[in-house]
Amino acid sequence: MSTATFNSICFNQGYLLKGEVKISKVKNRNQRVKFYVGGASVLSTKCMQSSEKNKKEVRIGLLGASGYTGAEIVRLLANHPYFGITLMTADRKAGQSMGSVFPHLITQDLPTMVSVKDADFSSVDAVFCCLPHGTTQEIIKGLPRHLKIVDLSADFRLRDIAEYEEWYGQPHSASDLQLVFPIIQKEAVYGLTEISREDVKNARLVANPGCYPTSIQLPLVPLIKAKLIEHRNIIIDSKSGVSGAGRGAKEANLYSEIAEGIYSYGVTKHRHVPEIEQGLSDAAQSKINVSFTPHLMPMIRGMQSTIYIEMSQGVTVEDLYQQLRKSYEDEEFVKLLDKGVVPRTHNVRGSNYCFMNVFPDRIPGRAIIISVIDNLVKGASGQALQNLNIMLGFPENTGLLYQPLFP
Ligand SMILES: NC(=O)C1=CN([C@@H]2O[C@H](COP(=O)(O)OP(=O)(O)OC[C@H]3O[C@@H](n4cnc5c(N)ncnc54)[C@H](OP(=O)(O)O)[C@@H]3O)[C@@H](O)[C@H]2O)C=CC1
Ligand SMILES: CC(=O)N[C@@H](CCC(=O)OP(=O)(O)O)C(=O)O
Repeated sequence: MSTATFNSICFNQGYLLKGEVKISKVKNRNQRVKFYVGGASVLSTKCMQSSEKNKKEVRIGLLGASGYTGAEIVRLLANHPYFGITLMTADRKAGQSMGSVFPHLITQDLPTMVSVKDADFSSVDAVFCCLPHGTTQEIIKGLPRHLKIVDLSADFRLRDIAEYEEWYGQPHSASDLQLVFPIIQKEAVYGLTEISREDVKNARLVANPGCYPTSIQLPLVPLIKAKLIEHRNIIIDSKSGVSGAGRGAKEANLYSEIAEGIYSYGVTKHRHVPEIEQGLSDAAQSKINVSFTPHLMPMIRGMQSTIYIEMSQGVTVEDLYQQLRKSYEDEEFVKLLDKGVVPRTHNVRGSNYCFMNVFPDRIPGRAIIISVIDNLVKGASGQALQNLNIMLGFPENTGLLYQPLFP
C-alpha cells in the first residue's frame, strides 16, 4: 500500500476529494490506470491533473433518443465526465423533450429532440446511432466525415452485403452503384469490444454488435480460436427480455401476450444467425454454422444464452474453463464465475457485465456454456459507450461502472 496526496481527484461520479489518499492497488492495463481508494475505485484520467473538472468536452449527438437504447445512453452519460449530449433526434416524437418522453430522465438537462433531417451536426463530435435497421445506412451516409459514429443497428454488421439482403429481406445500400456505401461498409469495424479492441481504437464507424451475438460470441470466440471445441453441432438456446424488441408498440409485445409464458421466435431464420456465424467463422478461419433459437421471456431486461458444444478430441471442461479464465482475467466487463456457479440475468441487470461459466454435460465429450448480459447495456448502449470511449482515447470504463441493480 502506498500513500499519495492529490489536490483534487475527479471521481467518475464527479465528486471532488482533497488531501491524502491511500492507494491499495494500482493496475495498468490498456493505458488506463485504476486506483482503489478505501474499496471504491477511482479512475485516473486527465481530470486528475486538470483544473477543468467535469467539463463535458466531447459533444455527443444521439440519434433515436426516444427509443430504449437511446434512453439507456442518456442514463449512462449522466455519469460520464467528458461526454455531453448536445443533439438528440426522434421520429414521431420529434419536437418533444426527453423528460416528457421518458419521465425517469426529467432531471437531465437535455436539448429538445429534433427530426434527423433538421439536425445540425456542425457542433457535434461523435454520434450514437440508435435507429432501426434499414433506416441507418442513408442517415450515416449523410453525416459529416469528422464524426466518430457508433451504430447500434444491424446495418453495417455484416460484411457480406448479399447476406444482409437475404436475412434482412431488404436491399443494402452498399449494393447500389453509388461508391460511397461500399466504402462506408468496408470501413465499419465490428465492435465486439473485448475481441476487436485494437480495431475499434482507430475506427471512424463502429457497427455495435447485436445483443444475442454479444452474449454468444464472448464465450465462444476464445474457445474456437484456441481450437478447443468442434465446429459442428454448436447449439444455442437464447432468451431475451422484452425491451430487446424496442419501444415501438407491437401486438406481440403486449403484456397479455408476454406475461406468464415464453415463446420461441425466428426459429431457423432469426437475423442474428449470419452475424453469429460471421464472428465464429472469423475465429475459426473456416465456415461455422450454428443452430440458434431465441425466446422471448416475461421479463423487461436481460438475456441468457445457453450453448451446447462438443469438445475437441482430448479436451476437458477444465481446459475450456482455463482458456476462458486466461482470455478474460484482465477484462473489466467479462467475468468467468467460480466453478459451478450458474450465471443469472438478475446479477448483471443494469450493468455492462457479461457473466459466464462452463459446465460438463452428462454426455461425455460435451459441455454447456451459460452467458448472461443486460441486453440494453452490454448488449447495446453499454458496449456502444465502451467503444466510443476507446475510439476517443478515454478510459474504456468511463461512465460504465454502474453495479448491477438487485433485487
Ligand atoms: N433494444 C435492444 O435491446 C437492442 C437494440 N438494438 C438495436 O438498436 C437500435 C435501436 O433500438 P431500440 O432503442 O430498442 O429501438 P426503439 O424502437 O425503442 O427506438 C427507435 C428510435 O428510432 C427512431 N426512429 C424510428 N424510425 C425512424 C426513422 N425512420 N427515421 C429516424 N428515426 C427513427 C424512433 O423515434 P420515435 O420514437 O420518435 O418514433 C426511436 O427514437 C435498433 O437498430 C435495434 O435493433 C441493438 C441491441 C439491443
Ligand atoms: C426481443 C427481441 O425482439 N429482440 C430483438 C433483438 C434486438 C437486438 O439485439 O438486435 P438488433 O440490434 O440486431 O436489432 C430481435 O429478436 O429482433
